[in-house]
Amino acid sequence: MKLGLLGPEGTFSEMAAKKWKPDAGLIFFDDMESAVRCVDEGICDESIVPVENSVEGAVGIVLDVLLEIKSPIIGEVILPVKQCLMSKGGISDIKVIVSHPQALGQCRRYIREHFPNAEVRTTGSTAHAGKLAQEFTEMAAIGCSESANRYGLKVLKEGIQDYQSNYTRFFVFGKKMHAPTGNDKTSLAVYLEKDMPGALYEFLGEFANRSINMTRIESRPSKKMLGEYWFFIDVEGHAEDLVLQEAISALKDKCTTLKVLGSYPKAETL
Ligand SMILES: O=C(O)C(=O)C[C@]1(C(=O)O)C=C[C@@H](O)C=C1
Repeated sequence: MKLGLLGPEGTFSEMAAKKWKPDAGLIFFDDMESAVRCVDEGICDESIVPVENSVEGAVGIVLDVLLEIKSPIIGEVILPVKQCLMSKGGISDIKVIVSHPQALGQCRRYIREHFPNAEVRTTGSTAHAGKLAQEFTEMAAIGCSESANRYGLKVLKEGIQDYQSNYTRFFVFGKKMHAPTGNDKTSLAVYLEKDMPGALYEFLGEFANRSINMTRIESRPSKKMLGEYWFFIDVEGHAEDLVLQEAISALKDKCTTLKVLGSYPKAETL
């Protein structure tokens, strides 16, 4: 079983992959987009990518590429994220701090308060930052402690994220829809072209009227014009459940495009 993810070794995505399938053969990609597309492209059987963080919010690139792929979401993994400051040198040597933008965003206040004069640079992943920091004593990386071990860095400080409760949710993509389990979620992408009063209200009413619990709503620009959006909606239930089937067919009349992104078992609650 080949499982695609963001690399190199030592990313939080790797921790999530091990939680999902400890024995899978991991295929590391340099960027998130390739990791999202790898199942569609026949390179991997499954892939796992971060989709939202409890502090920094959505991973925009994943939402955008989701609209273009055929592989359904077959699972979700929720990972507690503890950010570490790591370097070859000591705290007083640090002149440059590197990490993935999501990780830097999770530690914004810590960096400003403790390293107001440091140069902050982004990398493709937290592990990429760790790999880079191997080369320079004055560079510190932010990422997970596993990547410090992997790249021979010292963990100078653990748990530097601004909010101690920091979780990242990952989507798993696979080749075919997951069968209903009785404890599922369904993710939908909806494009409401008509900019008219109450359009979204009416739309969401189809869930409310059927007592379908919505667990998340997110918007992304349509990229066609300012003020037009795709909505990403997660609800409880499986797309094969009768009540959700009814809601989806009612919704199709109310929007321009509706894509069922997948139904999958809910992750364990934390
Ligand atoms: O760079 C990594 O380690 C990743 O797996 C990516 C990622 C993300 O983009 O959200 C995953 C979890 C953390 O929130 C920070 C970074």
